[in-house]
Amino acid sequence: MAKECRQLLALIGISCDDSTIIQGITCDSREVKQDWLFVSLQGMSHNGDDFIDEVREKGGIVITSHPHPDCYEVSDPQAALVTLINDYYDSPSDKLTIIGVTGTNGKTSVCSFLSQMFTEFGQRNVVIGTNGIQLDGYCYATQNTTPGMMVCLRVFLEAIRRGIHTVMMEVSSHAIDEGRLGFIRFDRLIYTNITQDHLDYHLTFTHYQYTKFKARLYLKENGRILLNQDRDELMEMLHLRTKGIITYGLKPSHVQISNVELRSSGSSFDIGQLHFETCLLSMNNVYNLAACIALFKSLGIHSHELCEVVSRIEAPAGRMEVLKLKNHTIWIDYAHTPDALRRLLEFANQVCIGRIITVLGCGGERDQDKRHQMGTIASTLSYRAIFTEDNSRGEDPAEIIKQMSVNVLDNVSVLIDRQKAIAFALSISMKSDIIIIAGKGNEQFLIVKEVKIPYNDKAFILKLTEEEPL
Ligand SMILES: CC(=O)N[C@H]1[C@@H](OP(=O)(O)OP(=O)(O)OC[C@H]2O[C@@H](n3ccc(=O)[nH]c3=O)[C@H](O)[C@@H]2O)O[C@H](CO)[C@@H](O)[C@@H]1O[C@H](C)C(=O)N[C@@H](C)C(=O)N[C@H](CCC(=O)O)C(=O)O
Ligand SMILES: Nc1ncnc2c1ncn2[C@@H]1O[C@H](COP(=O)(O)OP(=O)(O)OP(=O)(O)O)[C@@H](O)[C@H]1O
Repeated sequence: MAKECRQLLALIGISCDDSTIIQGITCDSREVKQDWLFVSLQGMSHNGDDFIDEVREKGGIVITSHPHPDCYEVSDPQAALVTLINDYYDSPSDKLTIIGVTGTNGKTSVCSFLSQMFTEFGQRNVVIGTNGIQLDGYCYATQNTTPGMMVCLRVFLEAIRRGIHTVMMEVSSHAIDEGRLGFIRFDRLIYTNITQDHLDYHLTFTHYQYTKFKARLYLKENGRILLNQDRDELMEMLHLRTKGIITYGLKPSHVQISNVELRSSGSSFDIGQLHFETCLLSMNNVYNLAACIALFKSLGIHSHELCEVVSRIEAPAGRMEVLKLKNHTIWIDYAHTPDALRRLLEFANQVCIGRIITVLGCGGERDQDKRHQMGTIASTLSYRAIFTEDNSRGEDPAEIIKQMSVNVLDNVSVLIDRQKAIAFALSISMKSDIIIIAGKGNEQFLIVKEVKIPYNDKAFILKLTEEEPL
């Protein structure tokens, strides 16, 4: 229904007699067209006010928090934007089942598992996350794990237009902190874990943890939180919110995991009377699957079909991905936090009959405190650790490796060039060994200085060995 400017502005406490029919609403000047409303927001690196002239030249109408000629003024532009979006676009969150997945590790895996499960149950769905936006077989790259509000809005509207009702989205702490969630309201919010990461941004773990907890404020009225009962750091949520929480875990939980068996070729476990078999590896993935099963149960789907559906779930690329070649077993995993790396290597030690050879780097211009921890973990839990580059950005990779090496054993080799490091790992490994290539997962690039050089660990290995996976 056509909406006049004066009707919309009345909703945010501005009275005017402008009867222009508004054609769209945005906080991004690049989207503005004739007769669009532009709400100017202050960001981390840009100020929306810097684009006022551009917006006005395109025929847009500006709302800002500072006095500006020919602009409307509000005290809280972010709140105003949410009100306007919900009115103009008819509360898009209400027309969708939106599942947020947050935590330090496991977001991409859980979203991928849920998406595969919904698809098996015949429900088309959208995934928004680190691997981009996946919608009806198309994948659109995004800059962020949790994109800005306008990108999410356009995705939601497109999903509604196509008759898709389910959205899974990864929720980063940055997005919560910067108010990027805006108008989004979740039906379910899954917390996988909170461990050290992003201290470059949050400075303290407590700030990081409580920022993650703030996502609860974006739940719909009857929304539910699902959390891993075995993670102590998540238990404080039980004090912040007392209703609508569903727990899963080995400890007494609403969705109780038991009889877990972890093998190098897959895992099995029980939940209640149901027995699950999966080709996915490690306890992490048992927890991730339990989160998905808890979610389906919370939506009223309890059936035995869940067992069959779970048995067909595949690992997303680069997340505990097993690459079996004639003479080598390689695990490619996105572990890039101390917790994820420790769990990965402990599991490898549990199931490997040979030696563990680990190739690892740490990202530049990101949480520096992770480096010595990850270096020590890799050295302690591997037969040989090979330290190498990983998205060094503006930093010197040799300096990053030096920081990784402060407390390591004498089983560490350094080969800055990632391809040489992987080639070395292959050259020293035997059939019974597991080579673990950690940190980059399925990334398709290596960031050196400002440049994104096309590169992928798996593609490089297949090219080097001239083999097809078995
Ligand atoms: C420091 C930081 O987090 N920055 C993010 C933030 O940028 P910002 O606040 O500076 O916003 P901005 O894009 O500069 O613009 C401010 C305002 O001006 C408007 N604008 C901007 C440009 C323009 O031409 N016209 C215009 O109107 C914008 O629409 C906005 O309303 O909001 C933008 C989207 O809304 C993000 O793309 C951007 O992410 C940058 C690129 C980034 O690297 N962020 C990282 C730290 C991040 O967010 N990472 C997490 C995941 C981390 C993980 O789990 O590994 C993520 O969710 O990706
Ligand atoms: N439930 C879990 N608990 C702890 N570690 C996990 C869990 N699930 C996955 N991991 C580890 O974390 C790594 C990253 O997994 P995934 O990409 O699913 O997480 P993410 O939260 O999406 O990370 P990012 O936001 O950085 O992309 C995996 O490769 C694995 O090593």
